[in-house]
Amino acid sequence: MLTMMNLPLHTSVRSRSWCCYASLSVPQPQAEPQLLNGNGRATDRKEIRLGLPSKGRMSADTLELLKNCQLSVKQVNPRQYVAEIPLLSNLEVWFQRPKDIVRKLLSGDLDLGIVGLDTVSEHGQSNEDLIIVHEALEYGDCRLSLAIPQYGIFENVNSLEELAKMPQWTEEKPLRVATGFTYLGPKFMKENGLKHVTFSTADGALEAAPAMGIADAILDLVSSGTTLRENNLKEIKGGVVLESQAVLIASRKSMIQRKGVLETTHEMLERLEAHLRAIGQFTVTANMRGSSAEEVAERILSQTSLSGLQGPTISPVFCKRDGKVTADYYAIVICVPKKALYKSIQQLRAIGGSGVLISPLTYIFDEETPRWRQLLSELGL
Ligand SMILES: Nc1ncnc2c1ncn2[C@@H]1O[C@H](COP(=O)(O)OP(=O)(O)OP(=O)(O)O)[C@@H](O)[C@H]1O
Ligand SMILES: O=P(O)(O)OC[C@H]1O[C@H](OP(=O)(O)OP(=O)(O)O)[C@H](O)[C@@H]1O
Ligand SMILES: [Mg+2]
Repeated sequence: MLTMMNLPLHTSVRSRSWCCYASLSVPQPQAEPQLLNGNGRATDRKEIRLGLPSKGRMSADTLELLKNCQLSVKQVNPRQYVAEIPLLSNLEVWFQRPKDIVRKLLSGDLDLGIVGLDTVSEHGQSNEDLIIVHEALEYGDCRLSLAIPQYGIFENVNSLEELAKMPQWTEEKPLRVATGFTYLGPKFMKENGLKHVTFSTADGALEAAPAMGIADAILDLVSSGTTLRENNLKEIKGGVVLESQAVLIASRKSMIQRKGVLETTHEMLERLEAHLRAIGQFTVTANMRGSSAEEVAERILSQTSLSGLQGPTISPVFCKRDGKVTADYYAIVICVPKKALYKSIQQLRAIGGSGVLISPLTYIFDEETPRWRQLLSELGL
């Protein structure tokens, strides 16, 4: 059952416009409608539930990331909204729209989720129960940005400050903003002192609103900026509300109260961090003649691109010569970032390296995941 939020503002269903005439200040951001799931109580379940984006640009990248962490999702049929991660036995995967993942984390119907930070901010509304476990999964990059026409009265307006100072915006004729972010929008305008603002919303293609005469500006997600340019719109200095990328989020209540959620969160966090740290890193192994491991190490560390993560691993290569086992060669292993790869090969050869083998890294596990300690302290554990 959906209980509509009790809007303290005039709402006309016909135009789906949400008009507020803010005389003294932009109206208080409205709480997300209290959606009641089923009978309004989180079901008494044993399984741990992970919400993943069901379609669109976030879905494929999310599944790819999990696969690279050996957490492949086994989905029988793309239209089936429940799946599993064989490696995590007690976990169910539920495919949902990003905004519904946030809503179901708040209602207790999901324990963990992967969505964009913009969705967490807009639909989570700083709710204490939502914890960002990993804030930078390195995909889904975009920014929530205010944009105005490049032409007309806005031609020489290039900053939020200049927009705010325009004499056109009055109580009778406020600045009209079209956005899908009806919580973050008013909050941003209020925080930046824009008083005479009214918001309208639509489900998409917001960039058409100014040209249609429906709005003066839009507040929407921007990645490449193509859609803005193609619709003669421009971003303005100080107009970025937030930078967004995919994040791993969890319900505080679930991690504290539901058996196994904290452990599962820990394993996912370990894998995600170690994988993300390994992206773009290669292990380089080579053979080198030398009189001792220290002498070989001296030669390697004299090169700029051969220091590795901590330093080279050097192991003696034993062979039998004239009936005696000796170590004339040394095998070296170093970790090299992609951008320094070719240079490192050249430098290895220059100091006598041969048989240089390169392999991409899957994980780099540090002593401990830096975010894990932070999560435990956030949970008061
Ligand atoms: N250029 C972009 N436009 C929209 N979303 C983007 C963009 N780049 C990255 N994203 C991320 O993708 C998410 C939206 O994903 P997607 O469009 O698949 O979901 P959705 O449920 O269809 O969202 P919506 O219905 O609001 O469009 C955004 O919340 C954001 O985190
Ligand atoms: O900066 P760009 O790379 O051009 O991307 C930005 C556009 O992408 C999203 O729209 P989407 O494609 O989701 O369509 P919609 O607006 O109909 O939701 C967003 O709402 C912008 O319109
Ligand atoms: Mg759009």
